Amino acid sequence: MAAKYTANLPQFAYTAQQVRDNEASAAQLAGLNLSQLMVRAADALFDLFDHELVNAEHILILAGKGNNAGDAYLLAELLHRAGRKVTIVAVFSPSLLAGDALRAYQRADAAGLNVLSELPKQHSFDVIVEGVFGIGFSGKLSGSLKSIFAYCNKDAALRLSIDVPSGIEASTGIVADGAFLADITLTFIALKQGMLTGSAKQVCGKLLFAPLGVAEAFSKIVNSTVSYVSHSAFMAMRLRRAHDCYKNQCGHVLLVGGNKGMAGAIRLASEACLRSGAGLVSVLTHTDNVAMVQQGRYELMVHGIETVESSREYVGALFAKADVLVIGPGLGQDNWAKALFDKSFNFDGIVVCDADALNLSAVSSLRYKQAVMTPHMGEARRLLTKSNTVDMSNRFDVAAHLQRDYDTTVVVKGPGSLVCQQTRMNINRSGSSAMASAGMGDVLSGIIASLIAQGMEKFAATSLAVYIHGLAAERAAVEGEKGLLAGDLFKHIRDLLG
Ligand SMILES: NC(=O)C1=CN([C@@H]2O[C@H](COP(=O)(O)OP(=O)(O)OC[C@H]3O[C@@H](n4cnc5c(N)ncnc54)[C@H](OP(=O)(O)O)[C@@H]3O)[C@@H](O)[C@H]2O)[C@@H](O)CC1
Ligand SMILES: [K+]
Repeated sequence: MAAKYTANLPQFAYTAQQVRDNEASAAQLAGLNLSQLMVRAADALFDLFDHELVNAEHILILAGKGNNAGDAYLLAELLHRAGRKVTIVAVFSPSLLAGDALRAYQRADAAGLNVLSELPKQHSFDVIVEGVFGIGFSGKLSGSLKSIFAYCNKDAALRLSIDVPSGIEASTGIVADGAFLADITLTFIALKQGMLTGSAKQVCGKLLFAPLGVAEAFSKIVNSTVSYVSHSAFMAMRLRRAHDCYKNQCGHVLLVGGNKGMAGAIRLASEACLRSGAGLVSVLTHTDNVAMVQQGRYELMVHGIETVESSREYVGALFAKADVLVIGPGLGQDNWAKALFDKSFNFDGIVVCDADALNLSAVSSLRYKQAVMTPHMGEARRLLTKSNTVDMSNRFDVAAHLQRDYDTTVVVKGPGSLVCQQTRMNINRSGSSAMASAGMGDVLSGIIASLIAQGMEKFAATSLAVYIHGLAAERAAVEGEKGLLAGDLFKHIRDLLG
């Protein structure tokens, strides 16, 4: 029989509030009620044990005080009846339970399960199931919960979270200190946006999805503002190139950067442009770097300038030929850099603003007409110094504020994930390795520019870029390249673009 859960995640994600507000109507539309949903949630969890945790003999279940605990108590009963050894610990008094959760506790009690109020002293567990908090969690964890979770996090047992690992705020992705670190999270009905990004993604471990028979109804009645780029969506979006196409039809990217002693970043970004399909790639760099950037990549058209003042017309002519401008990799912030940065506002097309161009933007009143900004969280913080109300641990908010303040498409980079604001995308197939190495960001800005130059819409360009980047990192990780170098991504880009 088909499993009641899947590793194929849906393409849309929601806030906890959207789930809370609409699950009853979605259930009704699907001919179910909320009590039945809880039974289905427990069934899906049990199914996971039946399929993938067959050998788990002794199972510890932690239960909280809301409906997440209801799922946990129902699962405990199912496992117990199936002959597994279950130890269940109520980390909050069962007297706090109400409604379906209370009824679930009563069923577990009636089935003969002894509900403990603290962790047993002597034990060895194969699996620890955490049903303490789900979408209802916000704020901090108490000291006692932190010590329970710390204990679990050190245990050799496999850790399974119900719906959302306790400590993650499902809408924002903010992770409370001392959170339960899941190996597997089985989430229900709809993806919650916070679980797909930043540190929260790591805390969730392997994310599985159980629709409970209402996911379709839910997605029909609730509009998502966050999409998650799946493999099939990517394949449908990727570029198709005609057999008889010519380099002039495939976009011309100009990259500006590479100050004295900083040739690497601009070289990585420009090579990424070539490898992701731009027909023509020009580089404007410091005179000292021309040979270094050109070496081994003869397709690049590399131009060196000593100062902008002495090369004003030359720079203007390069700008006039390009479809897309990338500014920032290795740019620096000295006078050479500032003059090029100021000049970039004359460019008549989309600007991909990265690295030091972001730092210069943070202290400039100039604004691009059309741009994609690709900050990591440090750069984002500098860009947002005037908006001091932004919670920097909420990556969605950071991206949304940047988009509003700078009127650009924003791709927030960082270990674990990429969030793209304008279309509110959350893209990460790659785990924490995605943006963890030097040079990754340069590759990303090159890919984005290249795809825009080839005529992709902004949405497609950015989603493809971050997807390729993430997938390439994932592949490299699978292939066992522990210290992933940005250059390692190159060999994957061409395959993906086919
Ligand atoms: N509804 C349905 O049909 C279905 C729901 N399902 C399941 O229900 C889950 C949602 O249930 P839920 O809404 O009861 O929230 P849940 O996360 O269990 O706990 C909330 C409790 O935690 C408390 N609390 C919060 N933060 C805290 C903190 N920092 N420190 C201490 N306490 C804190 C909070 O207290 P309060 O904020 O109210 O004071 C409240 O008492 C969902 O994730 C899924 O697993 C499935 O069965 C499918 C069908
Ligand atoms: K949980």
